[in-house]
Amino acid sequence: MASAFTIDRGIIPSRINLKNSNLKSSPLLLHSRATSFAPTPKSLHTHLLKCSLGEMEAAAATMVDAPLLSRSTSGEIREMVDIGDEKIGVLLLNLGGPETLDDVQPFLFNLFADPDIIRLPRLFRFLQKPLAQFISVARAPKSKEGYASIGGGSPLRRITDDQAEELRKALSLKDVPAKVYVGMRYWHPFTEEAIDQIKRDGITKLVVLPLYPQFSISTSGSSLRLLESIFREDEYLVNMQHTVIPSWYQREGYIKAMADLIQKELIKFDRPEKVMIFFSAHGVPLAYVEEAGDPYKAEMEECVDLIMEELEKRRMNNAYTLAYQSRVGPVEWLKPYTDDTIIELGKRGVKSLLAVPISFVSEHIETLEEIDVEYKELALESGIEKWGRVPALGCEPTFITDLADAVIESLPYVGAMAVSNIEARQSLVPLGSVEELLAAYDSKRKELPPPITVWEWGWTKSAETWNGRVAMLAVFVLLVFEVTTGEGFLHQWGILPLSH
Ligand SMILES: C=CC1=C(C)c2cc3[nH]c(cc4nc(cc5[nH]c(cc1n2)c(C)c5CCC(=O)O)C(CCC(=O)O)=C4C)c(C)c3C=C
Ligand SMILES: [Fe+2]
Repeated sequence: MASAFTIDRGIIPSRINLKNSNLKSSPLLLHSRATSFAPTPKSLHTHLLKCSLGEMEAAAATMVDAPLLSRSTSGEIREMVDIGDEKIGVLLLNLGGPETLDDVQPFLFNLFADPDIIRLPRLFRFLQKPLAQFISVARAPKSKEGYASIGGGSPLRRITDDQAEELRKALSLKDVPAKVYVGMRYWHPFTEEAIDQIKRDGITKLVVLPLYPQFSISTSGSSLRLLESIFREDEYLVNMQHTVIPSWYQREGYIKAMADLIQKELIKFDRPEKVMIFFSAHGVPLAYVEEAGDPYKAEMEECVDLIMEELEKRRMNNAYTLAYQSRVGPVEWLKPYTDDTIIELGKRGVKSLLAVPISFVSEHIETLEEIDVEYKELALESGIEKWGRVPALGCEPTFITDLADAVIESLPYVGAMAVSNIEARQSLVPLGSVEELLAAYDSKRKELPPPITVWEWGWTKSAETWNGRVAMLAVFVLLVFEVTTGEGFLHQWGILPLSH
């Protein structure tokens, strides 16, 4: 039977299902120019094109500038990359973090001013920045405490810079000279700064690689949305060839690197086979998944399955579970929550627990403070006796090598805006690249209920006007209620201190 796997037009097909595919070591990458066989997606995961390996090869042969594909003796697909005189750049996208305690409030402002983090109903969009200012000022003292406890700032910039340098070296060892740039979403070096440098360096082919293994609207999606707006307004970037690797949690190298780290920590326990492996992922509000179509939860679950399959191949058949941490705000987030699950496991008599941070590849405040301090304490209080934690991947050589492979495999699919194509000219960025990825979501995307709920009722213009006024009044009344009673959503968010 032909191996069937899913591929989305124009986007490097991160969702090739490894379980059903014999392409585990080298997922075939397709670029936007393969328009001859692919329909325009209405949503990233509901309108996926299914095709067999043979069909993909045939389709690739019809592509403009089709990558040269060949079957090696081992049956793997390999892409032959001819770099020629091209100047290759790799743009690593990441969140960014405050480097000093003074950076915390402005960093939080940038985060909460992002409509992919707090999406207000259209009527209230003008409140985005004032709200971000209010929440960031109010939350800063609590956040500062956290950052103070991990040394006075986030280690993200240093770690991401190291990863960029190691990736550059790994690419160079594989005969792919490339410059690697870091573009952060909420703090320095901002994505705009990286793009300026890319232009100064005269990069002609750019691979965009978000450093989040799994895709979420709130992380990679937000960074890509920003990138799209930068591309749209810039003559140079419009003409620069680029491609995006939207997620890569299913890559064999990444899965093996994670399994290696888990194995290394497991054998530190007296009885490794008795240890519960506890995957703790960063949460997102439930509405992102259920209403906006965020693939984050599905990708996370598949990622955990693949890691466990790899461990089972190594004869480690431990019990495992997945929970979501770092909830912010009063709305429901993905469940089960990490804290509830730890308590539950304690009640069920679990004695040894190995925590595995799974949604991020660097150490950061939520591993160093939330997991190492808060969750460890909770676990010990809940009756768990032995606690371990798997470090984040950082610059693990197998991981970096795999990222380098992902970049190299993507190169044949880097494409420029098709200048003869009216649709492409209108959209100003290459079809099937950053823009297409976002369009895939936006076509389906409803108003996303934000982590902060702001009220909106009614359908008519006048009703909306009145609703707006009533909502303003309601916000005012709620604020008075919060300040006088010490209860409410601002307290739940940790924005105002709890009264007890
Ligand atoms: C995959 C990882 C992440 C997802 C998904 C995510 C969603 C998300 N985050 C917030 C709010 C905050 N996040 C904060 C810090 C932070 N977030 C991530 C990763 C994801 N966030 C990381 C790695 C970090 C730490 C960066 C560092 O400096 O080390 C913060 C600030 C810290 C704090 O005050 O707690 C906030 C706030 C929301 C609302 C959200 C989804 C909508
Ligand atoms: Fe976050």
